[in-house]
Amino acid sequence: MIVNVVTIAGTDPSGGAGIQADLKAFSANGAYGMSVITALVAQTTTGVAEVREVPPEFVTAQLTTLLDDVRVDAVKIGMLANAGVIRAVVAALDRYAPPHVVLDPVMVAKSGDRLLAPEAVAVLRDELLPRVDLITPNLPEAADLLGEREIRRADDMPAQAERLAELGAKQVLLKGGHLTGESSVDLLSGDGVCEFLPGERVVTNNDHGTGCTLSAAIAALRPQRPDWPTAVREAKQYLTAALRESHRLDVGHGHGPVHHFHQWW
Ligand SMILES: Nc1ncnc2c1ncn2[C@@H]1O[C@H](COP(=O)(O)OP(=O)(O)OP(=O)(O)O)[C@@H](O)[C@H]1O
Ligand SMILES: Cc1ncc(COP(=O)(O)O)c(N)n1
Repeated sequence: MIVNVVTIAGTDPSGGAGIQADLKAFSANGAYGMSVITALVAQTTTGVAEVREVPPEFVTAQLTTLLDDVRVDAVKIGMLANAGVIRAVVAALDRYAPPHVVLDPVMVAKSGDRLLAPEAVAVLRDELLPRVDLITPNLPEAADLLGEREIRRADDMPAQAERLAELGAKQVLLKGGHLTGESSVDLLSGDGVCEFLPGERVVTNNDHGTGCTLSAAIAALRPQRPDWPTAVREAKQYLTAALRESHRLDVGHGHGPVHHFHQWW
């Protein structure tokens, strides 16, 4: 049976990040994809022009309509925009208790534009984070959640993942894409095990939506694999392959998208 996976996130008309990237990653990783939209974002490879946030009541309406009808095997949460939307998602998680919830705590786009209101960071940390199974912050997001300075060395990642776990996250995937070096290393920590996930650093300008793609691939794979480490390792391999294939695309003038190709799996 094909697994059903839903993304709760914002949009990207250029198809590189957000809902559009998530749905492609779901399909490419063997899942049936569905979506609940939290914000309409006028953005492309060069940046964000405008954001229209969906009213929290309508996020609730999308979630309840969907979850009353469809069996959901995993959830990926991305851009949430504000505290009202976060609380609408928290209420739905409490009511329906879906399995395998992955939170990509999206705060700022690659272009530097804010996608989460600064005052909503505490709500995300205190109310949503303890209710999810895996969080996937990049290094600036991890620092923001902990109220710390951003770390700059892979050696500091295990201790930081430990501090994130203390906030209530069951599994932490700390993404090291913002470090420099030949490898783009991430760290998975949970269930008393801490594992560095090395990955070839692909030289490309097509790196828009890498975090969205990774968390969506993890959500698609988790119900199809025996545990989190297996799903996360495979999703990282998928992302590296999608980055490697991104040179085949000609989309926009800024940070282009990765290529979600179905032959991979
Ligand atoms: N050039 C690259 N080559 C290979 N892997 C990369 C590269 N850049 C980022 N990654 C990987 O992409 C994933 C996302 O990492 P990153 O730390 O950039 O997250 P992010 O900032 O949330 O991404 P984004 O905001 O672009 O969606 C990680 O697995 C990271 O290791
Ligand atoms: C709707 C949405 N969600 C997430 C991102 C982050 O992706 P990136 O950091 O690559 O801009 C984005 N730009 N838009």
